[in-house]
Amino acid sequence: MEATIEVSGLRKSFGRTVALDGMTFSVRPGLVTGFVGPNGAGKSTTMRVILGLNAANEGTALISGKPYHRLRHPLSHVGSLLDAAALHSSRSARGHLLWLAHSQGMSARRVDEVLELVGLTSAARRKAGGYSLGMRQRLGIAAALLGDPATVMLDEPFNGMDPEGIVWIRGFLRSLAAQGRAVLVSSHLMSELEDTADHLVAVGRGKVIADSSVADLIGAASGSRVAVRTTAPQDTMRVLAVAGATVAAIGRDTITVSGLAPDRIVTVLNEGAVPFSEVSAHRATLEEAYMELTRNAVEFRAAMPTEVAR
Ligand SMILES: Nc1ncnc2c1ncn2[C@@H]1O[C@H](COP(=O)(O)OP(=O)(O)OP(=O)(O)O)[C@@H](O)[C@H]1O
Repeated sequence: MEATIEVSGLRKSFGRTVALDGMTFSVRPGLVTGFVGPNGAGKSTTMRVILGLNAANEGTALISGKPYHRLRHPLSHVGSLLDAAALHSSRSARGHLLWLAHSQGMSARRVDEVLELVGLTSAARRKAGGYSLGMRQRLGIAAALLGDPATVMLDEPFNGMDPEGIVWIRGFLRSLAAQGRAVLVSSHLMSELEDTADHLVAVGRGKVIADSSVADLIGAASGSRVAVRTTAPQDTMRVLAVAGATVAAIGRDTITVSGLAPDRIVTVLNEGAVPFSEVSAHRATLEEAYMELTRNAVEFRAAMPTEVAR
């Protein structure tokens, strides 16, 4: 059976708070799909509904074509990390995983395999209560992988990770997708998903506002802009603007230019005796692409965290 998640028309309210308002998207195998949006947009609630932890008022959520409660061996279909803090702090990491594994009829050998996969072997016998948040995230990911699931769903796994952990998790997510798994990862920081996500589902106020490949998003946000690196940004902007270009400073020494071809830019800078070290096609960051995407979505921008007791 193919690894997929299909969410269709989900609606969910908590009292008067509308958490999901027609959430619809799908997650395909072999790709890392970033699930992004501001606090309170409905990412965690969607994941909880997919896992059958919250009942939707309307709509369907299917994993490999079935609702969670109809999967025969759920952990071999879907592994999830929703809350890295949810563990017995007095148990060792290995003890925690053994307890989970035994309750699902899985072997101690699998526990040691997943500990190795997430780089926790040497810390496996320490009490999980003494783990840093980054180590807890790794332990949560190990637990998610116990059943060797076709679909992996992680809620903000970058939280609390140090730079080395972030680099590790990026590579790890990519390798899970390369093995053909469907990977859904929520985040509210685009920078975390840079060079990791293939596809982006952006949500605001309980519904999808964009569902697109990252390559298309970055392509659209990059446009036909050219990046110029220079030690003289003011002079560069002045001479290019006089030549008819639209210019914007995007860093201390980088300017983006539209309206002039790269060879013309070089000519203009040379004629103006303005120093530059690079003229190249501008590639927008995922953050820029996201801002571009959400610029017109007034409703999305207005989405703010709602203070409601969980
Ligand atoms: N158990 C609950 N009881 C009441 N309201 C809830 C509950 N769970 C979620 N909500 C509300 O539903 C909305 C969506 O919350 P959700 O946690 O799904 O958003 P999120 O996108 O995951 O946010 P974050 O990025 O902060 O984790 C919010 O307004 C939230 O306060």
